[in-house]
Amino acid sequence: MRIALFQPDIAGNVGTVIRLGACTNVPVDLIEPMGFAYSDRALARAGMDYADQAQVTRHADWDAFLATRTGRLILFTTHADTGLYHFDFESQDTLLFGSEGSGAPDFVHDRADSRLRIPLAPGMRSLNLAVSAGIALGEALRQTGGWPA
Ligand SMILES: C[S@@+](CC[C@H](N)C(=O)[O-])C[C@H]1O[C@@H](n2cnc3c(N)ncnc32)[C@H](O)[C@@H]1O
Repeated sequence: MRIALFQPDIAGNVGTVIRLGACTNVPVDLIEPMGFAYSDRALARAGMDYADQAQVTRHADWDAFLATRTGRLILFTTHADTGLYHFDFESQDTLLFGSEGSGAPDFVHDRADSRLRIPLAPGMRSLNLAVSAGIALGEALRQTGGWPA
């Protein structure tokens, strides 16, 4: 299992996801450009000292990310028909998330092997990026037996 963030805008969200990856032993891919400098204090604050134990790979762009990939690419998007709880995850899957402001563009939707949505209460538009990553990863690890012992 891996987590990938497509062009994230907010350092605090990325730091939170890096901490999530460190705590669950799941590598994190960051697809640039990002909306902040990697040295941003908010990134360090949210990632805390967990960043040292995280497996983070920065990719210069979408094509550079694709060149390194193995396994299925599972995009989390509000523009999906299949719900998170109606999908069978595999341990080699990469869980991909769009940016805070604009989500994922059409070419990312088109390239994904599957597109999933996390069910929300009526009238609600979307979750915070890091919250959605936590919910999705929790279900994917539960299904695949990937949680740390
Ligand atoms: C704040 S949301 C982006 C909102 C953006 N305006 C849009 O319409 O996609 C940031 C990312 O979190 C993930 N996300 C948030 N809520 C989600 C949901 N209910 N289902 C699936 N993914 C979600 C998606 O990857 C999304 O690109």
